[in-house]
Amino acid sequence: MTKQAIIEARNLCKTYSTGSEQYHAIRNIDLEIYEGDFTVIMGNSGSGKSTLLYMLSGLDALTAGEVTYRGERVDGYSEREMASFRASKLGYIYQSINLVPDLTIMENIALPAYIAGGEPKAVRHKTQLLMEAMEIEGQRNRLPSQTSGGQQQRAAIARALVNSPDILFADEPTGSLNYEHGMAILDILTARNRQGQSIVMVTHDIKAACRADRLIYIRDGKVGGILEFDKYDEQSVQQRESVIFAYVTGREQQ
Ligand SMILES: Nc1ncnc2c1ncn2[C@@H]1O[C@H](COP(=O)(O)OP(=O)(O)OP(=O)(O)O)[C@@H](O)[C@H]1O
Repeated sequence: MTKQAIIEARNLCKTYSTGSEQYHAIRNIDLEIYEGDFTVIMGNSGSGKSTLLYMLSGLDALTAGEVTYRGERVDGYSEREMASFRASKLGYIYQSINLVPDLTIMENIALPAYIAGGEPKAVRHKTQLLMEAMEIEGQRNRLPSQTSGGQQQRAAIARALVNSPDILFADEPTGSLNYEHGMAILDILTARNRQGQSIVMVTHDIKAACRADRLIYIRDGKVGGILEFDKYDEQSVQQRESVIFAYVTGREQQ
């Protein structure tokens, strides 16, 4: 079956200017993100992973290049158009969980749906289903500070899913969690992906990268290589881990 590209990036460039110095963080990247894929972006610290994710997801302006979303150019959107595009089509999970401290877990999850103009009854229903799916129903009336890191990250995933995004972007979503909570989050993301959710995740962790169907390796602001896996190939985690490890090590030595 031919995969459909949701996002196409052409000649992406990002240059940061600090005083008189310029730093070319992303250099002429061309790539596609495919519908239904669990895409992972890997690379060394400072290679440009987060910058690329932010450019693909409309959170950061391009210095040059084009981004099309289902064939429509979005890089020229005004701030207002971009905000509405992001709210209706994209979901975000960050390393720092960023829940609103004064709102309960339930209110945090529902917030983007209300901002998008959701009807209260429908929002309550969607929020309820997501809390059940993320197994945080019991935490609904607690403030984030009264819950564990893993529960907070599950609430953040529920919040990212509340508007049924076409693509879920995740920047090191397990970075602030212990091993057990991190694996639980990856299991949730994998399960969602199996149900059809497209995911783009930045990670430096090979265990997390094992969840990828498609691994985009970034080196010095360029695509250093792409590795593809069959989602339904029951290759053991250790096997996949050693394939990725060998690939990444090989790319760094080239
Ligand atoms: N606002 C900024 N101003 C100047 N330079 C920046 C800025 N943001 C990022 N950079 C630089 O751009 C490069 C890419 O940064 P980026 O955060 O995308 O890397 P990364 O691969 O995600 O790194 P890490 O794995 O350490 O999070 C780095 O060298 C970084 O120092």
